[in-house]
Amino acid sequence: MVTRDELIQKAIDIRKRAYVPYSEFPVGAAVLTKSGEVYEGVNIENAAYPTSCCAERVAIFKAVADGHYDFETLAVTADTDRPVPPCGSCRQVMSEFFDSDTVIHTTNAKGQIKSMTMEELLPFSFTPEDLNK
Ligand SMILES: O=c1ccn([C@H]2C[C@H](O)[C@@H](CO)O2)c(=O)[nH]1
Ligand SMILES: [Zn+2]
Repeated sequence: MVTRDELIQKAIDIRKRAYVPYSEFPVGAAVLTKSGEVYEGVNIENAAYPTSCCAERVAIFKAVADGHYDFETLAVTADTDRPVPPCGSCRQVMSEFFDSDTVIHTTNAKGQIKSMTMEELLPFSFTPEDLNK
């Protein structure tokens, strides 16, 4: 199982692959599955701007497409003044797959790390349980 710092380093390393011709704001993410695999993601933008996808969701969607639905933790990094806050869409996608006590590590190029639980990141979120299936 990779350590927190190894996962953060994978997010830092993958960030160079971001496809960001419009924002020029590269983001890297790495998610660790409960079975120990790491999936990395970068933000991928599009000339039709809203079609773009954040690094966190790319990492999670790659893992899900490979059959992983349970996650230990996620790390995300960008060159921001504070540890980069995941956007609302990514928080909602995380809440679908992460337990409320799953810890997410947000970081930046200065080496600052802010770790918080899924519940802290998106309190009172709409979850699959709310569908009463
Ligand atoms: O946590 C974040 C915040 C932003 N972005 C992307 C979306 C867009 O491509 C660019 C600027 O918002 O950064 C991410 O990938 N993750
Ligand atoms: Zn996002």
